Amino acid sequence: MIELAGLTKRYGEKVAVNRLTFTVRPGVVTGFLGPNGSGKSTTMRMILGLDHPTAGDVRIDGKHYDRLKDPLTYIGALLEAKAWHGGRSAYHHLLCLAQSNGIPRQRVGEVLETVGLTAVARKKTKGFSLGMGQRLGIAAALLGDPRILMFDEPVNGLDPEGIHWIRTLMKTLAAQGRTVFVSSHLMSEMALTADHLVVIGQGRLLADTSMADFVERNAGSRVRIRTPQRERLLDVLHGAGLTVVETGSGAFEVAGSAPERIGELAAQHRLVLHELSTQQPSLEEAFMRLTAESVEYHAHADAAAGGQRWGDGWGRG
Ligand SMILES: Nc1ncnc2c1ncn2[C@@H]1O[C@H](COP(=O)(O)OP(=O)(O)OP(=O)(O)O)[C@@H](O)[C@H]1O
Repeated sequence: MIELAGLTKRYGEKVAVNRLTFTVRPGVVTGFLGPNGSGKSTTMRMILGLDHPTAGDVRIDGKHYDRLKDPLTYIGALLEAKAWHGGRSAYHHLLCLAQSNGIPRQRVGEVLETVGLTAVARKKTKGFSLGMGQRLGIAAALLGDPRILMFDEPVNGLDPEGIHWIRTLMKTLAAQGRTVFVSSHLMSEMALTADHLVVIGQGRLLADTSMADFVERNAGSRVRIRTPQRERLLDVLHGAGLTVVETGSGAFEVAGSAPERIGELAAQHRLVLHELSTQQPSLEEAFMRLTAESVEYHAHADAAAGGQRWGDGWGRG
């Protein structure tokens, strides 16, 4: 379990993380979302004791990171790709980490097998592809067999096979009862991987809820309709006080009404329907709606302060 209480980080005037309070629980994959610069990496660095909070507190299974004996056996993390010595082999890189963390040598072979790097274990890592590098970073995170795992943008730059592999791994780790905390900008991928979401904007907590609840609350489902009697059905729907949105290709959508009600209204007026389907909103839509406000505020505040706007500074030496 990871517990944050009022966690705050300032860099001069800039408040990168602003009184964050939430708990990352075991047994599920928790996604960590936020627009660029919202404070995700800073938060993760504070969890690992790499940055010191200006205020507040963060605990790993009840303890501060720097109080953990052999921390890799409590929490494993992937923060940045290729953060290792390129002249070493994958095997030696992991062996050094194991030896300095009181981890038995046999774990090196085990984690290399888990991440599929056994065949290249003795090769120098500087020749590794991005995907192999991510696998090695994940092997290091798994080395101490920790109960808590944290991954910052683990699928960045990976091919579909690599992305699928990481997704499966995270779900497996959570199913084993571990705590899995992962950030990503790839909404479609996050929608497939995470059960729970923590969303931040400008360093502040915007949501801490299940994936299903987050999407429903922030986007809401809609009903898609196609009919050859378009004008008459529009009159009926407007007459019933429903808001209709055109979606192109002759279809339209209604929010805030069950398909049953629309079907019954059409039947009462003897109107033909060619389609009546519930549209599940995407995580991306929900995320964009929730964070748009904080991004807009940011843009306005910058403009008001005479700060940098889109395109400023382009072409200057
Ligand atoms: N060492 C630092 N010194 C000054 N400002 C910093 C420092 N590290 C981060 N910041 C600022 O703090 C804010 C949060 O940055 P952070 O990297 O944590 O965001 P993020 O959510 O991880 O962004 P991204 O999605 O782009 O990776 C940003 O405005 C960033 O410029």
